[in-house]
Amino acid sequence: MTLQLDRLAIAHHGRPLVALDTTIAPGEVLTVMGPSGSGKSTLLAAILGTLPRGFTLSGRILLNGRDVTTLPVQDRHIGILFQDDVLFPHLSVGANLAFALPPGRRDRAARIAAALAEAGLDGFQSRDPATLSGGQRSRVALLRTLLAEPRALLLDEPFSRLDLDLRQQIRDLTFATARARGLPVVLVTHDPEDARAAAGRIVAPLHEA
Ligand SMILES: Nc1ncnc2c1ncn2[C@@H]1O[C@H](COP(=O)(O)OP(=O)(O)OP(=O)(O)O)[C@@H](O)[C@H]1O
Repeated sequence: MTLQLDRLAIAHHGRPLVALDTTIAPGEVLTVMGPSGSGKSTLLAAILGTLPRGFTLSGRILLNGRDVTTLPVQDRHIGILFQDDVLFPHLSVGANLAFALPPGRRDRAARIAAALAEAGLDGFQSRDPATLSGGQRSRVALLRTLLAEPRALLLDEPFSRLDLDLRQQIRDLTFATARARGLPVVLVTHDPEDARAAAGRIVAPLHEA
């Protein structure tokens, strides 16, 4: 999959906030850095299809050549991970993951079991989220996003609450999975170490060519 931002420009009440014209290749991570309020989350919202009122968008967003600019969020099939991704506390890990899968699929249980095993969480289906460590919770959140089979992955500082070791682990797992699946990734971060690990281009939201 490729994600193309074709002369994408976003303004907030007339003030230019985002300007990007770039293509993100399969497995590539584009890192977006910039001061607080500079439009990083706004850029992700635009790609995802959840841009709030008051923002105007011009240009196009294409996934594998298909224009998705005006599609509703549920039809874009783009995955996102946030800093504070929460699991439903009253549901088991397995039930949390089941939310990502289309209903009625007969192989749901098998797919959940395989995904958990692959992430080093073999047999965690019936666990209560409250009993998981921070790293295990992050893995489940990542799995939940990936089980929906997104066509691109957006990361809004998802590693920033984790301590150093864990941060590195989850970050490596996320980038490796994106590479293995050929998913284009847009990473928003304040952390130069995240940017270094992403090993790709770094842009500001307002990137005047
Ligand atoms: N839902 C909203 N309604 C109105 N204004 C908003 C909304 N979301 C963001 N903004 C405004 O848009 C501008 C860009 O915000 P955005 O959250 O994209 O910045 P950011 O670079 O992600 O900041 P941070 O690093 O602090 O998360 C800010 O001026 C912000 O106040």
